Amino acid sequence: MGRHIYICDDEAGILRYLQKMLLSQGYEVEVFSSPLRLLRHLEEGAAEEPAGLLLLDMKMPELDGIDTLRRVRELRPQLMVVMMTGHGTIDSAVEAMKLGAYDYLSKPFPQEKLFTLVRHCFEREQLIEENRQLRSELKNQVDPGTIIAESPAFRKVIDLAVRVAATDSNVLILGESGTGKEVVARAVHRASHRNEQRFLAVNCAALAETLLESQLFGHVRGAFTGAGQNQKGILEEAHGGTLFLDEIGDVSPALQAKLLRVLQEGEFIAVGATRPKRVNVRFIAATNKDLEKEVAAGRFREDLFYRLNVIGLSLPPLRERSEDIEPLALHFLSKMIPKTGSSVRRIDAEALAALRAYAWPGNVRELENVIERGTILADGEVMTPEALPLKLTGCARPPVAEDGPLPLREAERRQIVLALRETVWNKSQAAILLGITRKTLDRKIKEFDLSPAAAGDLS
Ligand SMILES: Nc1ncnc2c1ncn2[C@@H]1O[C@H](COP(=O)(O)OP(=O)(O)OP(=O)(O)O)[C@@H](O)[C@H]1O
Repeated sequence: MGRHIYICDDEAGILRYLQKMLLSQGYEVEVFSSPLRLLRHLEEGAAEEPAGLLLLDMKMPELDGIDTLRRVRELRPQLMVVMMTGHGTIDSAVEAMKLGAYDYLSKPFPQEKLFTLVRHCFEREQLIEENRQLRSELKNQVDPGTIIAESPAFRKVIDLAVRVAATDSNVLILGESGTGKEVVARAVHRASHRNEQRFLAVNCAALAETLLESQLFGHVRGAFTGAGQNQKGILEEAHGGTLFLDEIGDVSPALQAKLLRVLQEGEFIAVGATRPKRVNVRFIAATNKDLEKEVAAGRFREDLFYRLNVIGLSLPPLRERSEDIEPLALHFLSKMIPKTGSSVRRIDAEALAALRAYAWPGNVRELENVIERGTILADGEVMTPEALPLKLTGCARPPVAEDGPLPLREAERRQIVLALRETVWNKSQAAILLGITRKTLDRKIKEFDLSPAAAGDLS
């Protein structure tokens, strides 16, 4: 923080005195006996000079303190100004304050008063600066509700989610692990009339059956060992809002029956209680299981399935919406920067190509983890393929199944053909898959006499 003080006064004695006082306190001091020289200095000075503080005399023969102040405010609006009024006219002090002076000192002033005022000025400047930094940090933070949906496939899902939000019907979200089911559930809640109320989420697979029941429905005192007092369940907490039941496919048959009652009647019974309670909750359930198959196999109640599946949303896996990969990666990068304090600012073209070429079995969550790891491992401002896991940059695809070992040269030829076929002859991407440079790949293509027409030929 700048501790720079300009003093402008036509009386040489005062200038010397103030300079000595303030230097003794560790401030950097510059003195001007003429306001015109001060203005010239400010005019010529670089804008990046420390803002600091100006102690400005009110009465000077060359230019009046008020006129000097006006010019100073134009030249350096961030410079704090304290007026020194020798002749005690309160009117001009008030006028100076209106023009933006921070305070004034009536001459003669005791040394302590000067020190206190100067200290306050710098403390205030520091607070303003801290505030400014906080605001800009907040601005840079990514809104946690941001949903990236560039691909037509995912956009369709989001459009539908927003449209169904208004209906208040229960929603069932299907999709592989990490595809964004909770993100979509939150989007439905935000777009619904319940958005002023709570959105609560329960992972039904994370808890043992009895614990899940008591978490959902609550319990009364003495319901089981350790139940020292009545405890409200999540269902009651979510009253008026939305309850997201993640991994619904893992709920036991007994609990399925109890959930069905809530969905049908809006009623539930806390563990150990006798009288039912009523709630008004919208349910959004999600699973990565094939729930229809679970119904057919008798593991999931058909009536509960239909109650939940009033509206079904099916989230495509990330490998089927490659247009989302790059924007998601950049989104996660900007989210990670404040979190990890990383200096990475961009992802280079080669690393982006590797991200696009990968199959993402763990979907968006895996991509998020890869970017977080990358921001920690990357050196400098650019994330290169070296900061990505080997499975992305090495030969990621499984080798062709064979009965016995192949001669090495033939195995090499086949892997190259496989990579070229998989990437539809995008040589840069194929080189990434193979973990070799583009130049080496060109050489190998010549060597093996490969051409797009033969790319499908693995024999
Ligand atoms: N379209 C998206 N835009 C921005 N972030 C996303 C998007 N999809 C997923 N994410 C982020 O990816 C991570 C995984 O998403 P989410 O938890 O919603 O997946 P899920 O399908 O519910 O996973 P699981 O099946 O394991 O419960 C979260 O951190 C989420 O914020």
